[in-house]
Amino acid sequence: MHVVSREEMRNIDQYTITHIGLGGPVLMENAGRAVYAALEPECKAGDRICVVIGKGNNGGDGFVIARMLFDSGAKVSTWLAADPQKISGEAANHMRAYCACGGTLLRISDEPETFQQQLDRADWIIDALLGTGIHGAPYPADQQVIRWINASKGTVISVDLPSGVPANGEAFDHPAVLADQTMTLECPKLAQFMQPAARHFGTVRVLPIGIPNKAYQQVGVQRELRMRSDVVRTLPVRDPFSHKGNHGKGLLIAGSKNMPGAAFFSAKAALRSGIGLLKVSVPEVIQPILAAQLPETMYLPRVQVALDGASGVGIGPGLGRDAREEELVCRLVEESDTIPCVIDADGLFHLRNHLDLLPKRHKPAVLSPHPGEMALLTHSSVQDVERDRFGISKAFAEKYQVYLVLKGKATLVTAPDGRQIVNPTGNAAMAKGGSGDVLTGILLAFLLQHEQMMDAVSNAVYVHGAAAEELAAREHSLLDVLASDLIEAIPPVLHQLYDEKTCR
Ligand SMILES: NC(=O)C1=CN([C@@H]2O[C@H](COP(=O)(O)OP(=O)(O)OC[C@H]3O[C@@H](n4cnc5c(N)ncnc54)[C@H](OP(=O)(O)O)[C@@H]3O)[C@@H](O)[C@H]2O)[C@H](O)CC1
Ligand SMILES: [K+]
Repeated sequence: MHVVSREEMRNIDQYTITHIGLGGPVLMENAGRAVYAALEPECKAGDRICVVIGKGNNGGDGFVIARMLFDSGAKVSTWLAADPQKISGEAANHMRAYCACGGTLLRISDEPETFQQQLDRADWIIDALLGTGIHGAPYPADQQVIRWINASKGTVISVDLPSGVPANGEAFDHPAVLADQTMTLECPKLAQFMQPAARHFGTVRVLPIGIPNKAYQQVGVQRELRMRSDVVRTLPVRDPFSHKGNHGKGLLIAGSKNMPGAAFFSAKAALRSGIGLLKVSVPEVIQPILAAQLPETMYLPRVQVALDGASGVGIGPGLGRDAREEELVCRLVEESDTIPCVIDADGLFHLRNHLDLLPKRHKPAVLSPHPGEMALLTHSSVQDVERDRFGISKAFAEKYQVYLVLKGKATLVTAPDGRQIVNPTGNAAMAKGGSGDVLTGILLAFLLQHEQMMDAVSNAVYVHGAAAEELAAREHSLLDVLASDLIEAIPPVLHQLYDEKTCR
């Protein structure tokens, strides 16, 4: 499923209308019908529904929804936030169709008190005020309508976008609808994955409106939401005649005297994610502790680190920020030139002034920063990173020729050629020390077992998030999940995904 910017959505729309010949009224009819079809099973007989309609095409979708509700005999009141004389194009066609079917239109500016009363009494509020077309803050009259909608008690369903939210997710401080549910048309917009916009969406349903794939290809959309079916399709199939050497010989350089746990989490996650052989390089002082906890790995004293036949390397979790490790990190990034190399946490810290090493590699490195580490790598602030997650990731991945995993609520994977994949799994239980170390281990293991690096990285991020969801769905809350729990949730997640793979 594609993820689009405002401009891309407009171009896709235009291509469909002009070159494919599916006219705007058809798309609007499809949009309104899709929302009605999703809403109808949720509504009980006698529920009061208030449709709030703006001047543009988002309002046009609202007319279709209102018409279908009216036709089905629902208790619908349809409120216009604009002068009907100023409604034009396809929206005007659908306004006329609504009226021709016998529907009544009320103007908010004529009867603001009645509008507020009806909003207050409504079980459902359909927000078709503003969509992808607004520029800047909503006009003052629309801001007032938004405040009234937000003060209402009914369930707010936003059409395409919560009104007032900028589609590209730019930071804003004006009023915007706080939806209970957003029925996004055709495909997710960037705003759904950006702060503060994302907080306005409530739960999201994406409703197809019949735009053909050709339109996306022509516009050249390079962003996708990872679907479960993509993961199931691309997970590696294990050859029944394989041996441990076929599933990757990983080397993990992690852990320090004060952070032995990080090495444990990464190593165990790699083992749980299918790696064939794993060597862990830790300072000698912590080796006995780890060896007692994790007898499945081999150990290499930190002073003797050499690739020595490894087919992939992971660098950084709990490494510490001792200046001596800087040289080690740089050396390994250079020496592992032709094999997968994952760099995280303190590995990123040591690499921050040596990023020029990255584009020289034959095999692109995988960097997995959280926004704070990304800010360090780009000499910016966390706010700068969060303001433009998509743009900053793309610029960085292309410049340094890396796979970049920018962690967050919707972790974003960017390939060296600029393709981007948004991850849909995960929850707030992961906001705890050690979670990132677990991801490093899964990444290393998956890179050694997948054919395509983008699949390996995206699947690792997906499984990591799915493990947290699995725990919260069963015996855990969002508060009590530990990194070690995440590791133990990898097996049920993989079990389920492989089950789906064999069932297909
Ligand atoms: N994606 C699809 O394929 C389809 C989407 N549809 C729906 O159409 C909207 C986008 O429609 P658009 O008309 O471009 O935009 P809006 O409905 O969001 O509103 C545009 C009107 O708003 C006015 N405007 C501009 N800035 C502001 C502002 N700051 N505050 C208030 N109003 C503003 C503007 O008029 P002006 O004359 O004042 O500039 C526009 O009239 C999309 O979201 C979908 O819901 C279609 O159904 C077809 C398929
Ligand atoms: K809307």
